[in-house]
Amino acid sequence: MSTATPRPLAVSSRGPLKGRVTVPGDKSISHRSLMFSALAVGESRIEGLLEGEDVLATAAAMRAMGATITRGDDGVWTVSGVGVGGLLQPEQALDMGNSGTSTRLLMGLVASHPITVTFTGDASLSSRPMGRAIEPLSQMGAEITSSPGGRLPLMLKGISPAVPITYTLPVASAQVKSAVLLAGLNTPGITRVIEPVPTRDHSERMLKGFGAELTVEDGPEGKIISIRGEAELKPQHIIVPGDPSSAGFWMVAASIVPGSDITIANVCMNPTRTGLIKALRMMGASIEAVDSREVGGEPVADLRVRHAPLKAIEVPPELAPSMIDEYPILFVAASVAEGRTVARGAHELRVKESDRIATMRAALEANGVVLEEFEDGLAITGTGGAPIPGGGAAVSKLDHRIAMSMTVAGLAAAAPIAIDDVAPVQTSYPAFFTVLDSLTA
Ligand SMILES: O=C(O)C1=C[C@@H](OP(=O)(O)O)[C@@H](O)[C@H](O)C1
Ligand SMILES: C=C(OP(=O)(O)O)C(=O)O
Repeated sequence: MSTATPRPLAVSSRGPLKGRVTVPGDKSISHRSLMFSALAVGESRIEGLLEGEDVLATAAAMRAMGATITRGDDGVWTVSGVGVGGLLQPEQALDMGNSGTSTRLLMGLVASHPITVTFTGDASLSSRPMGRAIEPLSQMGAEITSSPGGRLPLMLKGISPAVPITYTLPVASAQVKSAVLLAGLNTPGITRVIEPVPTRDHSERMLKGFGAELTVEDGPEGKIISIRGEAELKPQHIIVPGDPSSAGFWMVAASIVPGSDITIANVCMNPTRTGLIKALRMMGASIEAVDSREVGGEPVADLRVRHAPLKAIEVPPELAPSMIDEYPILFVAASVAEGRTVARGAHELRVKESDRIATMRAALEANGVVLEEFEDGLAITGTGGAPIPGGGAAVSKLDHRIAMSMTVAGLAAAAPIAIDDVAPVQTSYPAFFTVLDSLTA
């Protein structure tokens, strides 16, 4: 898993992007599809599942805990669930690879089952903070022994029955919210999460779809999400919409490479995920949503994106949760905009697969981009439409979004950008380079 041999790549400009692309299934929804199906009683079918390493890590973990998960030749996945409360003790440690979402959500599931699980991960994941999930799950009764600083490897001894809690999220994190709600699935009574700042709501939408008793109300401190355990989940037929985070690379590539005109089909337009589109439109990008529709309980559209001159903006900090994974590619857009773009209030970027503020700063700076680093973001002075100089190195630090963002930067650079390792794209977008070739053919 994701300890692949490094794959260096030098990326040069290739001319305009043209044509139509369908992005792979949304990663957040794919993880949840497998987890919730594995907890339903009966057989679920999943179409459009993202077959990237992160999601495959979730599939392997759910199998190790008793679910039967198979992929048909038609690409449709079938999952026979064990029922809420039915997770089995895995025989070995669960290797979560590079995936924070798998780790934190599964910690939640295990917390209210009477099993003990060791979680491990790659070097990137092993440096990420798990304390944010450890804290509420310990309050619910789980016993957790982590490596120093609340890191992996970590051993979690679940408890049944667990204790229902009301937990106010100290950090805007859909993963922590979901971990508590998932622990609540097998906890008798009402488990509540109070969310002062809204984050992606796929867990809430999907758990309701699976038949859980889950309510969302507005309270004085923010959204109050309540789930009643012990829940019974009914198998579903899920159609996973396209991943807006993966679509973001093509949105920016087409916006910054002159002459580009592409359509990105089937993009999830859930308002908790569309921050990048809002920010790019503020910058003057030409992004037109066509054929807006609903697929599997999520709004979806095709996006036509044409090259347009971009202007610097102050990125509204309140957009951060709805574009948290898109800052690296937004920084690339800012590098060719006219003026100084300031993106702050994004401190969470420091604890992703890499420190995405420092990693992008180093990679862009090495390629001639003028920028300033803050504790919670970057200010970037763009070229005003001219190519960025390029000719430098970019270190991807086991971070798929850095590898893809710097590839897009290379498309708008005067001299090639030498990326040390693009193998991490396998975690979320295995077909990324094939699609790039087709759009620039
Ligand atoms: O819940 C999810 O599926 C995710 C939540 C976000 O993480 P945080 O909850 O840590 O912000 C995001 O960065 C990650 O890619 C996926
Ligand atoms: C942060 C990300 O994922 P995760 O937290 O699941 O590793 C991401 O995909 O950008």
